[in-house]
Amino acid sequence: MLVFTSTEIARVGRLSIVLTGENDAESSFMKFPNEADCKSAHTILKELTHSDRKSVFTNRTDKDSATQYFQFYSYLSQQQNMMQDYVRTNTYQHAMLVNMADFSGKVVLDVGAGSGILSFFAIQAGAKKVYAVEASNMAQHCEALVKANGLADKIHVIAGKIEETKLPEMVDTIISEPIGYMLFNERMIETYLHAKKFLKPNGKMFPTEGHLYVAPFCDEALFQEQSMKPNFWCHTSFHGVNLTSLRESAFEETFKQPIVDTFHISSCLAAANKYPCDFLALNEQDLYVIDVPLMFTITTSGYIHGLAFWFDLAFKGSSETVWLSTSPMEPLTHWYQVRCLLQSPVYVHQGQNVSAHLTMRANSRQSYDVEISVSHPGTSVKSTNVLDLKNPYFRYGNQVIAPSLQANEVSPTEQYYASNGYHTNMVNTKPLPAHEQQVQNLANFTAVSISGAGYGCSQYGFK
Ligand SMILES: C[S@@+](CC[C@H](N)C(=O)[O-])C[C@H]1O[C@@H](n2cnc3c(N)ncnc32)[C@H](O)[C@@H]1O
Repeated sequence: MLVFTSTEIARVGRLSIVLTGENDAESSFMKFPNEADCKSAHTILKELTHSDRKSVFTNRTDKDSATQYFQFYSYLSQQQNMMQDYVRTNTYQHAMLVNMADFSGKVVLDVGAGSGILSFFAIQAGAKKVYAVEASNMAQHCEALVKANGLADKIHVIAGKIEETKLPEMVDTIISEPIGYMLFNERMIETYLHAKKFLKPNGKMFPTEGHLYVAPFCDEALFQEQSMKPNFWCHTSFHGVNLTSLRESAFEETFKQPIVDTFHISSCLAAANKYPCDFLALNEQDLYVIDVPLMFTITTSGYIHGLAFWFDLAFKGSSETVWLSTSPMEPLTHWYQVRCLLQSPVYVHQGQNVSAHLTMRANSRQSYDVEISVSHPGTSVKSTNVLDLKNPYFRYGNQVIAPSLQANEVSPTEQYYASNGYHTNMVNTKPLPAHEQQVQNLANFTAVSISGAGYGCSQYGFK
């Protein structure tokens, strides 16, 4: 005989189910005349309780954050911003087209399809069918685009969140672009990992891995700029009002902001550490707390003002591995790079080993609280900071290009890449020295932005 727990009964409390039982303890259970009735009631109850239950996404996300997030992605202009990041879009397309074996005749799931651009690429690579799941109102535009391109029989647009969607079949390959600043902002990688419940055994994921890079950097100008900003609150008579009591809070607020811009690799005082994430192996819960112990061997003496971050994505197909890099040595993408300042700089000497730590704690605002620390070598002194990745400072466009490396000088990070046999195959052609390339990229950006079609970052801190 099947029994119901009092929790299940409570969930369907709005139905007037008559409970039998002489006393309170017995009243926790329903009794049925026969097993068939009992089973069908059980099925109905299960469905009711499931429809009442909140999804993984809803449970982990503040309601206002989700509303704002999906509104942001419902604008064609925002989809356009991402589509016009040539490095991003071209690398995704290339990764699929050179790995046709993973698409030809296959069933594909596009997680967070947006405009549907990746679904179109999957069809170009030979996919038999694509389920394009999109939670924002962009799903309507995606459907219209699919129809206008005569692909309604192959691309099935499903409006809804992956966490709340049912698919009629399991899929061979999952594609997605779930990446935010510092790789993890937006917490959409969790959605991507959640989608593995639809993936057949030995199925493919594009991208397959994400590698977060961390390096200590020296940038006196940036540190001074941020330190000076709150000085506005030192006014003792601003229109007759004394603002000084808020100076400390303003200082704290400024230093809580990760800085999104680009910088020259020569400002890094040591080779970067790599934190690899294998999307085939990880579960969404693994990203609730990301804990990364770090160790740097200092290659250039100077002050560490903070930690710099960038990431690479690997598309490990059956035929080729394709890399998408957001390194400061590669052409700029709309993810730029991110730097987190320490509250006080730490002086280090060439050859010293410096330990540091990064802890990213997921929050309900689809972002992370970022804790960093760098230990002062030879003492017990630590410099630390806690930053709010949801509220970054978009500084690109303001930056001063660092002096170039001397002729034949190899930067620490270039040494790291070389010693690890690292190659990016889409963006690794270097016709210009790195510093000139950087200048050129910035020039391109400005030109595109002026035309109104450039990459933008919203005030909300999404893409
Ligand atoms: C970074 S955009 C990528 C859009 C498109 N795939 C592309 O590459 O241009 C991420 C998209 O995923 C959608 N999204 C985010 N979380 C989602 C979820 N839980 N379920 C379904 N779609 C989601 C967003 O609305 C957004 O359109």
